[in-house]
Amino acid sequence: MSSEKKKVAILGGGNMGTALAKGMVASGKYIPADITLTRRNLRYLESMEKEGFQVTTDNAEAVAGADIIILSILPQQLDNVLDTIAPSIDPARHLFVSIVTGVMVEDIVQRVGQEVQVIRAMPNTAIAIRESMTCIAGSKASEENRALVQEIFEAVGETVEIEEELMTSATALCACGIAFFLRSIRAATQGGTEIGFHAADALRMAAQTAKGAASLLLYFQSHPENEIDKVTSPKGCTIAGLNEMEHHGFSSAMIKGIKTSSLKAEQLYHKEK
Ligand SMILES: NC(=O)C1=CN([C@@H]2O[C@H](COP(=O)(O)OP(=O)(O)OC[C@H]3O[C@@H](n4cnc5c(N)ncnc54)[C@H](O)[C@@H]3O)[C@@H](O)[C@H]2O)C=CC1
Ligand SMILES: O=C(O)[C@@H]1CCC=N1
Repeated sequence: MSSEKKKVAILGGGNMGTALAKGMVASGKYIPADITLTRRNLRYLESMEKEGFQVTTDNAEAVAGADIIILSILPQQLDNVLDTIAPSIDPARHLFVSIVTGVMVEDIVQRVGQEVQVIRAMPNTAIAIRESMTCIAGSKASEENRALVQEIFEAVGETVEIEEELMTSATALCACGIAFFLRSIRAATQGGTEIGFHAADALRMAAQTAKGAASLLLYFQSHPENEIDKVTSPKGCTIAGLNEMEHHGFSSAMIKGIKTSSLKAEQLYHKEK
């Protein structure tokens, strides 16, 4: 059965849970009535309810009424939620998808039962506009279930299957990465304002330029340096600016930041215990 025909419960209707639900419906493949969102305070899900999504505070009830359960709570909230829903789990029916950072498939099955199928997915906030880069890992799950999960995340962006051991690296590069690229756009905006543009204009100009740069790589499937070579005229202003940035550690700062995020992602659940 295709994932479109399945009932979905998203446990944790926060930033990612609500963005995923909206992105799924925006794809035209899913309807709000088939998606249940849970949250401890339903006041924050009122607008989702108005859009036709099912909402409840009762995680066990949401699980009982669903085929696919998407775990979208914070790592420190996971154990409590798993313990609450454990009695309602039917391993023959339920497929679990966890987007919880730093939590292994093995951590979940140890808590709810080895026979439960669990697949990890690491999307980013661009699921809201169906432009996520979602990394998926779950080699122990059946081919059918892996296809179901791929179908969901392909409705909200691009997907790639990776080994689970690379999941924290994927978190740093692709999920945290949204913030890293946004900060670099903000920095460009600040530079643009200093050299003469109103902040709002500078932001629009910088954001469209960043979008163009990323699109060049995806469209031509080329390497950044190939595209950079086309911008840097001999003795020109681009290479002067670029080298100045590198003298101040531009690439090094990004690399070190990504490594630090990856290490932190690994500790988010296990260090809490
Ligand atoms: N924000 C991001 O860019 C990304 C986050 N993630 C992961 O996704 C998960 C969710 O992240 P966010 O949505 O950003 O966090 P969030 O804090 O916005 O959402 C978590 C939601 O779970 C709710 N919640 C807490 N306990 C609950 C319970 N017992 N029952 C039902 N709901 C409960 C909270 O009220 C909150 O609304 C985290 O594990 C995070 O590491 C993964 C990829 C990207
Ligand atoms: O900052 C965090 O911990 C979460 C996980 C990936 C993006 N945001």
